[in-house]
Amino acid sequence: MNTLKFTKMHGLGNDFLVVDATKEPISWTAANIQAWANRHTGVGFDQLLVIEPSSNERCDFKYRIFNADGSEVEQCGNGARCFAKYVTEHGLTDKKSVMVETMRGIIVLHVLEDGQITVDMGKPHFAPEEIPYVPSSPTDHDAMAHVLIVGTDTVTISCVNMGNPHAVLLVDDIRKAPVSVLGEAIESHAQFPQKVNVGFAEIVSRDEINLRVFERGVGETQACGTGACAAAVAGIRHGLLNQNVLVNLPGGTLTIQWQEGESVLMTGPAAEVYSGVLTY
Ligand SMILES: N[C@@H](CCC[C@H](N)C(=O)O)C(=O)O
Repeated sequence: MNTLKFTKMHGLGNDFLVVDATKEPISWTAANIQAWANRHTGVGFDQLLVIEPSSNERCDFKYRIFNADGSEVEQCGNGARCFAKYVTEHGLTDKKSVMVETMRGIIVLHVLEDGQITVDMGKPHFAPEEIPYVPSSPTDHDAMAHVLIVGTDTVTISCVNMGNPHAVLLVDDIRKAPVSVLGEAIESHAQFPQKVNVGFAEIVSRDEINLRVFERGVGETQACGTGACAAAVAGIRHGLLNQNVLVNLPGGTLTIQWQEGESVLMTGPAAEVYSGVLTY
């Protein structure tokens, strides 16, 4: 019988099982993750976050992320803020700015005086092969307006890679957006060979959007940090938003800052809920 010490955390309701594997490696299977993530028979969470030592001398830690379905993924923005809170409050570092290795490059986490955390999420990428996205035709080359046939519907999507893949749809009213049906159909669409996170964004003003995200490997979540970055970047590229954007998600609000050619900065809270031990 194995035991696993964990801490339950969340960023605006996007919830996590955080595991410290800095002292000794921990092993599990995808089936273990699915069982722990189950909201009726397990702890319940959207992602498992694992803190490991980094072999990159520039980095303080390595950050690994697993979706509730057991798949390992490249990036998680809300998780990055929880990661920063965990390593600074559990004595793993005394730094207030932490460099972290992820599957897709390095991100930098800054713990602010008021307890909020700003994450330098790196630069967004747009080329189809960087998403990855398979264009519908030779003329389907505008990253902000890819044309995708989904069943009997044709939808226009903006594709942004924030370390992980995102498709963003602009909608008039997120309350009426078909997030679960269309989100699921686009998530597993054959033109996204590694699947995709799907955001439904409503422009409120040049400084504010409302957003719901159907996350790859999870379903709709209360908040998605990389989804907020992708939607803000798409809105800015469309010329609809200024460089500082409030992103209202079902679980709360994030601030996203971006200008063309630069890294995306995401600021928001992180919360610890409780700690426990799992046996498996
Ligand atoms: N909740 C996240 C994103 C987690 C990973 C995502 N589901 C994927 O598969 O890429 C966030 O806050 O960014």
